[in-house]
Amino acid sequence: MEEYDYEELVKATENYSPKRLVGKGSHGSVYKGTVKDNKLVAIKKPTYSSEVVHDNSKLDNEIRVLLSLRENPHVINLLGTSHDSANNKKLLVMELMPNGSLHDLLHVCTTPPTWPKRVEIAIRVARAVQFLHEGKPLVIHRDIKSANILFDSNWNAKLADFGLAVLQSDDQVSQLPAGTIGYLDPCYTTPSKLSTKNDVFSFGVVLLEIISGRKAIDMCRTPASIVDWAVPLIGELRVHEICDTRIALLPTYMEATMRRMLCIAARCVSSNEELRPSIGEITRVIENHGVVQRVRFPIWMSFLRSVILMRRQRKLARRWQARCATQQGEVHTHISTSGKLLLKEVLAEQYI
Ligand SMILES: Nc1ncnc2c1ncn2[C@@H]1O[C@H](COP(=O)(O)OP(=O)(O)OP(=O)(O)O)[C@@H](O)[C@H]1O
Repeated sequence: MEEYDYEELVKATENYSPKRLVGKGSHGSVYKGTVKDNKLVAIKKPTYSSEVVHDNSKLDNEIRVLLSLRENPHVINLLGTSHDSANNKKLLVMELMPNGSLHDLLHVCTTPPTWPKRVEIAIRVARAVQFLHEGKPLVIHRDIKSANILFDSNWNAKLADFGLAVLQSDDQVSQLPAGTIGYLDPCYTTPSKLSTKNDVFSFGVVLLEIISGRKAIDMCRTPASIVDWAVPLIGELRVHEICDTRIALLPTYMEATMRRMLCIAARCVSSNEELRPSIGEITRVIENHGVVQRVRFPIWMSFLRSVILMRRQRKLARRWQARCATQQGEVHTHISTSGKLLLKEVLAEQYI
């Protein structure tokens, strides 16, 4: 991790120019900056409510938690920090995620993600949370939401914003419940209720959001909460009514995947914490049943397969023909029809 010169970073953002702004949260703004070796990075500047006393607590916490983590492909990478000690101002430097957030992809973009892309995003976020919950030290993120899932230049999703995260070793009594409405676990009402199950609840909300394309809270709909809307529908297995209607109808080969993902999401948002699965179980379910890509064969392979299947079908037909010839005169036509049917069935099984 690098310690950057504060003035150098201010210059890299062209003095926090609006054209360099890539995102704004409730506690800070993130700017795109060019540092040494022409490297593009994201620079996070806290919002200081007072000109005199600068509250760096959320940024300090984010730096502390990110420093305690090993590098992981599903979690935002901390590159460095900077401190203007004369004015007690701090900056955080991290990898730039140039393709925006999952929130924007689902609710702002005009081209919503495809079904396989949605499954891939769900797997990546689940792996990120699993890394936090099963790692040493154990980390509870406390602010899992679509706005904190960002895309790198290859459209790989990564979990960001560790400002509210808590380490297992922290004094948990002093941690007042925190998070974002719509994603916040309703059971998390006192510091003593802090647990990994709080993140599991928020992950469940994100999973429902990914599948339905609905916002966690949408005041224009009844019920406004995605959980209140989706859970009864999942109970009745009305999968197609939950799936995002802005894109092509859910293909048959993905129906089972979506059903399983919705069932696990319903368990994640259960009001009974005991019924919620661990992130390990969630990751296993989504990975094992997530058909990320329909298997496609190259044209030459498809042709070869057709020839082999055709030959096999002819051989089969000849054998039947020989066996039945003595019994029926009209058998030839019948066999060739059933042979074609057989071929179609085999092909259907291989490709669907
Ligand atoms: N590394 C990054 N690369 C590109 N954009 C980023 C990066 N980190 C954050 N952003 C953008 O900046 C926004 C605000 O960042 P962040 O969520 O970390 O701030 P915050 O003040 O902690 O937000 P919150 O309101 O959730 O507390 C994000 O929603 C995202 O759009």
